[in-house]
Amino acid sequence: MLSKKRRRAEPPAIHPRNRYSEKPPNFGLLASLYPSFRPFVFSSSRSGRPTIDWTDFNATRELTRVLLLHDYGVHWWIPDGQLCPTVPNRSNYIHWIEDLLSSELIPARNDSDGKVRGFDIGTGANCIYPLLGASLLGWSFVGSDVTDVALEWARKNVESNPHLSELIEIRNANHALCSSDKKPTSEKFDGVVAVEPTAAVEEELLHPKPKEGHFCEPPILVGVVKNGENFDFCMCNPPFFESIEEAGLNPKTSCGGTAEEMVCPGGERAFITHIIEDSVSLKHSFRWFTSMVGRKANLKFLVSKLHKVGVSIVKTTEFVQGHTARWGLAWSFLPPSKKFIVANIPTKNHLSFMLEGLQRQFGAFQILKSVESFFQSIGAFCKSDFTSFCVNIMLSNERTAIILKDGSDNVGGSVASLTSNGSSNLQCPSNELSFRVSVFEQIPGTLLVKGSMLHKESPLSGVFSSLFWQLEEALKREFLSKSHAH
Ligand SMILES: C[S@@+](CC[C@H](N)C(=O)[O-])C[C@H]1O[C@@H](n2cnc3c(N)ncnc32)[C@H](O)[C@@H]1O
Repeated sequence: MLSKKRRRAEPPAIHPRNRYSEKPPNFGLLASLYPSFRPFVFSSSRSGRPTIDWTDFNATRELTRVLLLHDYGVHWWIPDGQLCPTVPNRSNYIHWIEDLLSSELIPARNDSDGKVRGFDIGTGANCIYPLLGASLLGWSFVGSDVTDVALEWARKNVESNPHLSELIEIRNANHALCSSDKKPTSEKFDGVVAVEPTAAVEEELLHPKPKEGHFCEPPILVGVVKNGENFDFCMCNPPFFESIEEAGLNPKTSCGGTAEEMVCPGGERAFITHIIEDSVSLKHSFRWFTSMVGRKANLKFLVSKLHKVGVSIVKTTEFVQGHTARWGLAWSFLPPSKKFIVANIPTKNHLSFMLEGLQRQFGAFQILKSVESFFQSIGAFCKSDFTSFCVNIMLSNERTAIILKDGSDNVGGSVASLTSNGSSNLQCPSNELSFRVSVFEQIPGTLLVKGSMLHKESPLSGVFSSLFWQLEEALKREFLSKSHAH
């Protein structure tokens, strides 16, 4: 019998391209370089290393200021009490989006010139995501918000960085409309685009009538995104909580955060549901829609909501956020690339994904059977072990060569195929491809599927990654749509 929690999933790691992944910030060095930071730094009584008082808002704000200046060349400030971002944590979300875009799962926009354009929903006074994305990667952004203080300080933060100001536009979401069928006219002033309400909708703006069960007001994307605008992605660190009491205060840190920033009616579940509903109307305007999610139960709810509205792909990840768990949720309505080039697939020896929201009748046994038939259908030899819930998969040289060369293995009708672009890095390797797929029941309705290459140094890890991704898509299509059809 499979135990309910066989093994813990591997803890998430800081993103490998995060500037601080190998070397955390050196407080001693920063204190010596920045006199304004010096008063906040002292030696930890436990480790003896320089540290700060994480419960002191002034200290965390000054740390963010010097990190942004020292490591990103960004001038930054926020007024007392506003949400103070932790730079290493916020960078992980940016790098995850970078991975989504570079995976080319969803093809690039035709009108992009190779330039990436993002939309940061609720950019806050700190405007952290546009500042990081623009300074690190040269991305351009629209950052939206609804409070006067956020709009004023986000603009100030952009203006303090003339080298980035061309790339970032701050937009007032209150000036947009709630309903998708009313098209706003727009006007640009002071570098800020505001949408001018027509007389007919003025009444609705002043006295909005929320639709039942819908977090309608203020608008989030529909009405804020202008006609004809296209973006590579949207991102959002939503107001997570339903009340300021629920938001509470983490006694170990002081990152500030006002009720306007942390709280909205219905909490993050309602806020992200609103983004999902808007995404249905704007499905062709974004390659990827993404949001941060603060609660596992909400992630599960939102993933099932996404399958119901007919997205073409859903991706999730877990972020390292100190002691707090946070997840990333991404989806798209666009058809994933038909030609998925092996050379572009990140090569990894261990991969995993979660199947969440499964009906109770679909357990590890059924999933393992499906894994087996998925790989058998592409001519792999499979040896299943139903006591340890794993299947060993072996693809012969010949079979792997066919997959690499002709690209005809559009497995299980999956949207991605392994098509050679004729480049020299796709020669047929001499090794067989062998890997193991294991299924672990986490809690009822949630399974972890893990894949591991059996030969660590194999040149075929790109093929393995692509096949594993196709397996994920096929299982989600098969089991999650069945679950939601009931
Ligand atoms: C948790 S804060 C995130 C701030 C910043 N992005 C960060 O990561 O630190 C959420 C932000 O969403 C803003 N907000 C709330 N409703 C909004 C809406 N309908 N459209 C745009 N922003 C909104 C709040 O004012 C707040 O600044």
